[in-house]
Amino acid sequence: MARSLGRICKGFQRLGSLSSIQTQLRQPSTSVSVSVRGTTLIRTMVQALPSLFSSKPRDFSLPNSSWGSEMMQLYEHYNSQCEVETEGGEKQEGPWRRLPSYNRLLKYATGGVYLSKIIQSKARLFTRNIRDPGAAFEYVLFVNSEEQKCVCVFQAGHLLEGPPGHVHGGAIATMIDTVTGTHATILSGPVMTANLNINYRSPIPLGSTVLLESSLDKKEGRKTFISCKVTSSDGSKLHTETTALFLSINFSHLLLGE
Ligand SMILES: CCCCC/C=C\C/C=C\C/C=C\C/C=C\CCCC(=O)SCCNC(=O)CCNC(=O)[C@H](O)C(C)(C)COP(=O)(O)OP(=O)(O)OC[C@H]1O[C@@H](n2cnc3c(N)ncnc32)[C@H](O)[C@@H]1OP(=O)(O)O
Repeated sequence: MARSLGRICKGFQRLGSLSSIQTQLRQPSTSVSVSVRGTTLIRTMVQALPSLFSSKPRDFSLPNSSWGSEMMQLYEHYNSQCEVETEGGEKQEGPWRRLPSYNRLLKYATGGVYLSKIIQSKARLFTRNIRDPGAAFEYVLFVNSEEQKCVCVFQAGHLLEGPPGHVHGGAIATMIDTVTGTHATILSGPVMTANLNINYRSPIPLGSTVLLESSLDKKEGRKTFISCKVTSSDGSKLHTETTALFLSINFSHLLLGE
């Protein structure tokens, strides 16, 4: 058992290295035009993301009937920049990529189906475990590899109440951790949150749509420093400001406690 877990862990570690992801998962039709090496790796990894997953899991980052007009407008705004048309009418990649989102990364990653059966088969991603559409966390992330930025459009449902009529601070922290954690993973491979420093500036009305924008501050060895701000959907009101520190980890530490 321990040996087979170890083998699976090694596979995940290989999966976690950017160069390995680039080699294993690049799709034959992928063309990468960016010349900076680091940017190329990140771009290729994001392009390859959908192929990390098996055929038909539900992708929660796609619109559903609960999404309001603000959520849809912002989704369309970024989604339309994922593919752009040249003057000659040809389609090519744009600056943004939509990240697919599943209720268990482990289960749908290559080889992970075995692991997900051994380790807590009922486990689900915290933000994707409420079935009622619109009741809790509705969100979609987009990544801009050249600018090393992520944005998340987030519609906060009625089950996330904290102060009456407003979103719970823990739910806001959850979304910030999700966005900055995903961003750090894209930039640095497997990481864990070591520090989240959150300043709550103004409350978020329940049911509203807000924008989370995350950017890389710096990388130092195993440390990835990210900043994130949460604003109203038109950017006019600042709700939350955050700095976050992520530390790179070996995936096996998480699974075997080695
Ligand atoms: C597999 C990849 C596939 C690719 C996927 C692609 C796309 C990504 C898609 C999805 C991503 C998935 C999910 C994203 C969603 C959510 C993200 C949630 C993330 C979390 O929700 S995660 C849970 C909460 N998180 C914890 O549960 C951590 C508990 N904790 C620990 O597990 C350890 O604590 C650890 C590992 C953090 C460090 O432990 P360690 O032993 O490795 O390192 P150590 O302590 O030696 O520190 C080394 C240097 O960091 C400095 N340092 C350490 N901690 C610091 C702190 N707090 N503040 C300031 N500096 C700090 C030291 O001072 C030293 O600095 P120096 O080297 O300069 O002396």
